[in-house]
Amino acid sequence: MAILEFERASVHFGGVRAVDHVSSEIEQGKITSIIGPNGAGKTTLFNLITGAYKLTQGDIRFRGQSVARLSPHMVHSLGIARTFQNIRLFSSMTVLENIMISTHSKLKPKVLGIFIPGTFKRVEENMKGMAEKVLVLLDLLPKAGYHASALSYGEQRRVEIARALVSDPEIVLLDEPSAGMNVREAKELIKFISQINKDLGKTVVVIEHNMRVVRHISDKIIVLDHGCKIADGVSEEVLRNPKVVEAYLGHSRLTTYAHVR
Ligand SMILES: Nc1ncnc2c1ncn2[C@@H]1O[C@H](COP(=O)(O)OP(=O)(O)OP(=O)(O)O)[C@@H](O)[C@H]1O
Repeated sequence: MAILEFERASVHFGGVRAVDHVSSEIEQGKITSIIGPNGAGKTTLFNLITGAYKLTQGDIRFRGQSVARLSPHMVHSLGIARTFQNIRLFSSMTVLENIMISTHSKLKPKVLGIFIPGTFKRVEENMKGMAEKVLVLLDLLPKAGYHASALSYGEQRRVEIARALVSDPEIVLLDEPSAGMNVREAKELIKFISQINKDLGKTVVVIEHNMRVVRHISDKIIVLDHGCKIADGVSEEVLRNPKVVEAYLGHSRLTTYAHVR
């Protein structure tokens, strides 16, 4: 079942068609990778899903409801969380504090909740339970009290993922989670993403340049080039698609992409 649908989703910045009539679906409970050369429109698509950018045309629906006019805060409260390409941790705060900061909005008691005894405490307990679960799953529990600045790059990326997960979203959007990781860290990432999907039951959408990661994790791949969708479908079939190979070979990061073949 499709949990997220794009219908001719488009956003133009002046003459730049950053995302251009993209139609596709994200299946609930699956891992979908969004790939494409630099500037293809991948992060812009995440920005459209999460309300950071507004569509010029088309629609994006979550569980059948348009999210096109919602603020990032509202999209997040519906159950869509994300990480960013650039690490955005508070370096002088601990891992646990960095993770719990994203629960702040959920901890604000809702208007009626104020009148129900124990509501606030119950929500807080659930959040703490979820924080512990994700710290264990992402192998961060021993580092919970460390300052973010004391962690390796790979660990910092995992803290970002943990922060996205702690609000217990239905969908988690990961923007280049393997960027800057060494081979060992990228291998571990494959395991962590699979666990997020299987053990926590999350629908995962990943923007990724590392084809080893893409091959291992993806149930489906969507390929963008110059803002347009040029292919989507199951992993190997998409990576063998001549249009996809051509799109990568036409770009300068050839060495990174050569193994797409
Ligand atoms: N706010 C904006 N204003 C103007 N142009 C933008 C804006 N956001 C994105 N773009 C342009 O849209 C295009 C797609 O950018 P985007 O960051 O989505 O690409 P990408 O596929 O994520 O690339 P990369 O793999 O390098 O991160 C680029 O030409 C970019 O310069």
